Amino acid sequence: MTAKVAGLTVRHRRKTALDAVDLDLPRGVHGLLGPNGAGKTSLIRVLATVSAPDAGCVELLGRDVGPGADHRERAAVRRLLGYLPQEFGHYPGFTVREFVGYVAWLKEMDGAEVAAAVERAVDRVGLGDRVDAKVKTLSGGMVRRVGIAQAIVNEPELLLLDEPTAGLDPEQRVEFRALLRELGRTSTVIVSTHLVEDVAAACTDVTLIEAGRIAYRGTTADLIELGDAADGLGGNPIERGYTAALRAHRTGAGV
Ligand SMILES: Nc1ncnc2c1ncn2[C@@H]1O[C@H](COP(=O)(O)OP(=O)(O)OP(=O)(O)O)[C@@H](O)[C@H]1O
Repeated sequence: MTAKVAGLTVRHRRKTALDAVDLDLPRGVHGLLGPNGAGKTSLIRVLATVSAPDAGCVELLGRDVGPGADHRERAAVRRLLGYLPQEFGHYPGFTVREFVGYVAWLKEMDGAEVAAAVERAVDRVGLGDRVDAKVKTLSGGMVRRVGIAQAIVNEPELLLLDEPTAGLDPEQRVEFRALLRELGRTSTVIVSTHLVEDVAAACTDVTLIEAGRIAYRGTTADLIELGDAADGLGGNPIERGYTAALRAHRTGAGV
């Protein structure tokens, strides 16, 4: 398994954001869904090795990076990771090329490979013609795509994307979902999103989180089937599946 957590608990002061979560995620594109405040960002931040859990085991790409792990293990994993945070900090005065190149440097990529890797990542997000534009001159959706480019510049084995489609227009979202499917063939991609359409179009399976616990796990097709079987709920099949799975979890019925 590429990303595995067991008994993962994260607290923010007295608030328990994740409550003893167990999860095994192999290669593929995994959608993380859940209401606001469910714990999606808390999970992604632990997987990105940005925050340390309060309890539990974390194994990424076969290395133990949980509490008490050797910092060299964490450093080794970070080189193979790509991460787009929800709030993506960038340097407005940098050009796209400079910024993505800077991230490649932070990831300790081989200097001889950086220039080509930057061009490839920027091309893949459809910004090839803006590679020498300053980030501050780009639209919000374009900046988001720069964020995706910096996350994939090292061709990560584990790619973590927190709300990657926020701010993208419909055409860009469609293109981005195709890119996700392509990336999922060779890496483990974990995408947090509020858009069930992202999941329907790009994810092999879905993990639904609510109040720090796993409310549902299944393939995207399973969730759609659940929606097909649900009566009296609005929306399209996957939206209905989402609602049905959440309600079953809340009433303790399970699905
Ligand atoms: N720095 C913090 N300090 C205090 N509470 C926090 C902090 N970060 C998150 N929380 C709380 O932890 C819980 C989980 O938050 P998290 O951001 O992981 O959820 P989320 O599923 O990503 O939410 P959203 O969909 O709104 O982005 C929420 O109740 C949130 O208010």
